[in-house]
Formats: sequence, C-alpha cells, structure tokens
Amino acid sequence: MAKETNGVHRSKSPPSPSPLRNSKFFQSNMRILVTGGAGFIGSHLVDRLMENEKNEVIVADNYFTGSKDNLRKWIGHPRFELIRHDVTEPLLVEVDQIYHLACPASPIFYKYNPVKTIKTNVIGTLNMLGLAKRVGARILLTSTSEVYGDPLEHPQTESYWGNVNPIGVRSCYDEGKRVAETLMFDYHRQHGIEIRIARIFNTYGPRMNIDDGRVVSNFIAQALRGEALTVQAPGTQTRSFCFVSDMVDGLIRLMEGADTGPINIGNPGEFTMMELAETVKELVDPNVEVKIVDNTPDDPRQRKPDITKAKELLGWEPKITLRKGLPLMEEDFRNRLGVHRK
Ligand SMILES: O=c1ccn([C@@H]2O[C@H](COP(=O)(O)OP(=O)(O)O[C@H]3OC[C@@H](O)[C@H](O)[C@H]3O)[C@@H](O)[C@H]2O)c(=O)[nH]1
Repeated sequence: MAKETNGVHRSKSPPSPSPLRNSKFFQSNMRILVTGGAGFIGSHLVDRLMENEKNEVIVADNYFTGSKDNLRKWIGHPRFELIRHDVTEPLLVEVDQIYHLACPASPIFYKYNPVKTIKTNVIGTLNMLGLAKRVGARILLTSTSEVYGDPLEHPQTESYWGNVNPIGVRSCYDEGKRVAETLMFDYHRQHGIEIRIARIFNTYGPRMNIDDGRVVSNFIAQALRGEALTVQAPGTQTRSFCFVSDMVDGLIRLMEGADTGPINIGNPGEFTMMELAETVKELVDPNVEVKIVDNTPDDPRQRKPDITKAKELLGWEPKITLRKGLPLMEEDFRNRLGVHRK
C-alpha cells in the first residue's frame, strides 16, 4: 500500500515484526538496540531508556571511542545486554527499535582512519537497515550538522542541501552521513522501513572523552590543567552547543513521534570560539591564557540550527544554556582528572 510521509512517497507498508515477536515467548517489553551505546551520547541515551521498566536495552559497540566504563551501572542488569560488535559486520538480534549511533564523531578520530569511518557510515548503516527490515524494527539514524558542510545558508534549515566537499578530509564523515541518510530514505521508500533521522549539532556534557579533541572538552581539560586554551584560527568561526540531556530528550521524542525527519536537534545559541574560550576561562580559571593556534583548511565557518521543525513536530527545544551546562561538565572532568576546587 502506498503511503505519504512528509511528502515522501513510500511504496510499501512497514514490514511486520518477525513471527518470533508474536510467538508464545512474546513479552510486552520494548527491546531496543543502541549501536554506539558505550559512547558519549549513546550511554546517556541508554541511561534514559533504562529508566523505563518496559525497556530492554541491547548495546553494540566496538569501543573505538566508547568505553564499558560509561555503562558500568547497567552491566549485570537483567534488562541490559552489552555486545562487543563492529557494525560493519552484520548483526542479528530480535528488536523493536534501533538507535543507530555508531560512528566516531570527533574530527581527529574520524579522520584517523577515514576508510573505516566511511565503511562504518555506509556498510554499518546498510547492516542496521537490513536488520530493521528483517525484524520489522523502527530505526533512527543519528546524522549530523556536518551534512550542511561549510553552509552558505545561516541558520541551517533541514531543507538546505548543504555545501559539502566530496573529496576533502572531512568527507569520510560528512559525505558518509549523507549516504547514510540516502540509504535510510531508499529503504523507507523501497521496503517500507520505519525511519527517523536526527541531524545532531555540536553536543557536549559529562562523559565526553577527556582527550576527545572537540572544542568544549579541549577547553575544559586545558583550563583544569592550567594550560592555555587553544583557539584555532581565526576564532571568529561559530558553533551552537547542545547539552547532552537535551540531545537525548530530542532523540527519544523523534523515535517516538510520527515524523521521519530529517530534523535538526541542537541548541540555537551561537558562539564564536573566542567567546567560548572566554566563557570557559571565566567559569573555570580566570588566570588561564587563551592562545590562537593553526587550524585545518576544512573547518566550517559558521553553524547554527534552525529548530522550528523540532519545536513544531516534536514539541522539543533545549533547556540547558551553555552557562548552565559547562559547570556540569566541569564537575565531571574535575572528578576524572582528580583536580579539586581550590
Ligand atoms: O582545541 C580546539 C578544538 C577545536 N576548535 C574549533 O572549534 C570548532 C568546533 O570544532 P570541533 O572539533 O569541536 O567540532 P566540529 O564542529 O568541527 O565537528 C563536529 O560537528 C558536529 C558533530 O557531528 C561532530 O561531533 C563533529 O564532527 C572548530 O571551529 C574548531 O576549529 C578550537 O578552536 N580549539
């Protein structure tokens, strides 16, 4: 049966859940797979999903940037399972929903092995779509604001097609995620898979790797170690930073809602990197220096989400401002670095 979703023609109805789900072993629980669930956003998502006693959560992670430590409170819990698995290999598990987060997200990590990054985005997403098709699961892809490239429209709406270099050093990630979005819509139109796509803007919060390389974690770790904050030139480039609890709330609303997306999930508060450095300095250590260092030529100059769609379709908007979120992250970094308040 043909269906219209968001103006997109879907030629088939969604596949029915596997017969196993209707068998005598059927449980009323919702079984949810989270790929990349040992990572920064993934583990916060798992915490929220586990709060609901109807949910069983299976995490698949290869621990490239994620860590078992992020999930330690759930290991051994009867509603929780953890699998060491790389999504570039097929995975067969009976689930109702798939949150597909697996992919390194920090530029220094995704550029480290670009061929692996694009395999993760393309083969990994194909594998997860194959699983969704086989078991009739709904699948949510965490895409990225990087699909807009170095945007010529500001702020970015979902209808903007982007300004992306197909042969640059970021392409393994931004073009990889663009192909992942294409695959999602092709499976939706051709096979009737129920899809959701979130375009995640820069996110920060507790549990980011201390040496993650992204700007908020770098500045907080540098300020706590008494090192100069490294603002990459020119320092006037902008980003919009979303606190992780707001992000997780947006992802769950998108999964539970009726719209396929893509939907921008991010905080529209926009800051230059120099402003961010000054804010971290003021909050963490006013004596620390700020220095300008070299940048890579591929760095997008501006980024800010238009979140009209998220507000209207999901009833979602972020609640935590940068000034409220930074101290929460600082506290976590202090504990992990063993740097106590004077
Ligand atoms: O130490 C640093 C690190 C970074 N920066 C600057 O901070 C800005 C943000 O850089 P980050 O490395 O944190 O993140 P980017 O915005 O480049 O990429 C991110 O975009 C959105 C997500 O999908 C991903 O998490 C990631 O790809 C850039 O302008 C960068 O030049 C610094 O000024 N100093």
